[in-house]
Amino acid sequence: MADLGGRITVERAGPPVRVTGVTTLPDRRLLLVHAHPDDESIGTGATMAHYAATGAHVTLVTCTLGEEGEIHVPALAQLCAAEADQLGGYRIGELAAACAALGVTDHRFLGGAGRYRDSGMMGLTTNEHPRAFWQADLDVAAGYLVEVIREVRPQVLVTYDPDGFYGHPDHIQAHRVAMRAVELAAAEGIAPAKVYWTAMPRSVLDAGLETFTESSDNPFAGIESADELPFGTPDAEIAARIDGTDQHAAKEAAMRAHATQIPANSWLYSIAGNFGGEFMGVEYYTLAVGEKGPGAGPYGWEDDLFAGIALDGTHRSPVAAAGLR
Ligand SMILES: CC(=O)N[C@H]1[C@@H](O[C@@H]2[C@H](O)[C@H](O)[C@@H](O)[C@H](O)[C@H]2O)O[C@H](CO)[C@@H](O)[C@@H]1O
Ligand SMILES: [Zn+2]
Repeated sequence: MADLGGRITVERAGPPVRVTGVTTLPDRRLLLVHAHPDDESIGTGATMAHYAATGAHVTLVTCTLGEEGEIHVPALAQLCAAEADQLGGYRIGELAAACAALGVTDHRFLGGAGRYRDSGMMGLTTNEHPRAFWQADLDVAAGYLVEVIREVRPQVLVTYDPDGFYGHPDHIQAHRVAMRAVELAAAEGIAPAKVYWTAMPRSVLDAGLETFTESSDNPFAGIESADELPFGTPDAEIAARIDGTDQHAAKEAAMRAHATQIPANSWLYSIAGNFGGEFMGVEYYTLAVGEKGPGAGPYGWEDDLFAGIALDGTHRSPVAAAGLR
């Protein structure tokens, strides 16, 4: 690496990237890997807003543009994949608005915007699209993520469990790509110290089901037990409970930015209205890699994803010339 008066040329595998400077990143750096625009807000919005608001550097990598999504805004219905096929581009704007609501300024698409296409729900023919994320070469896709890890040097990475939380192919692939990238980064000695998977404790699901049975728009109608849901983790296997209740309004604003995906009258908002911060503002994780830090309660749940990590100070990160990321 040559420092030519602030302009640095970084040589590494592949074409050299012209770096125009160096930026200094805070001592806490969190990287989240999500499949579609909307997952970041629905699953980890309060966590992202909490860490952004408390001075950590939050980097979001989204693997697809969400081209195959539904459209809950009638005026935009013709953007769908079967007609104008412009939903992916439109969701870039929704995602930018959601990141602004969360206070997150570092967002990238894996391999660049449009590199990988939304695969659609499991078993659909869209899974076979040549650019479908479900068809991605694991090492190529993981290589894009390692580039972000090299630049940002996150101590904590968040993604989904092996089932992608609820079985969507892009979520399963995001898990596989993220975990492969952690392996490749470890070979370079730059792997995150801790890797968490998003989770929902069984006790929270049980409490939610009980509440829903009394509400008119029960989204879980006919479901008697949390065991019937395609997600849920025994409380004893949860490692962290992140309380971002002070950020629940930011999370709701970010979700509302994804208007094509989350209807304005969604049950998510009605339960938030009933429960406020506790529902919208608390998010849970299992720990897949690394040592659990100090915690509390019957299962020793951490209240900080950086718990137990010896922070190594700020990180001087090469800034790629515009458009080279
Ligand atoms: C939260 C999430 O992962 N959303 C994905 C998901 O959306 C589902 C899909 O539209 C399905 O047809 C609906 O019945 C379901 O309610 C939605 O959650 O899959 C989409 C297509 O891959 C994706 O664009 C969306 O972000
Ligand atoms: Zn998703």
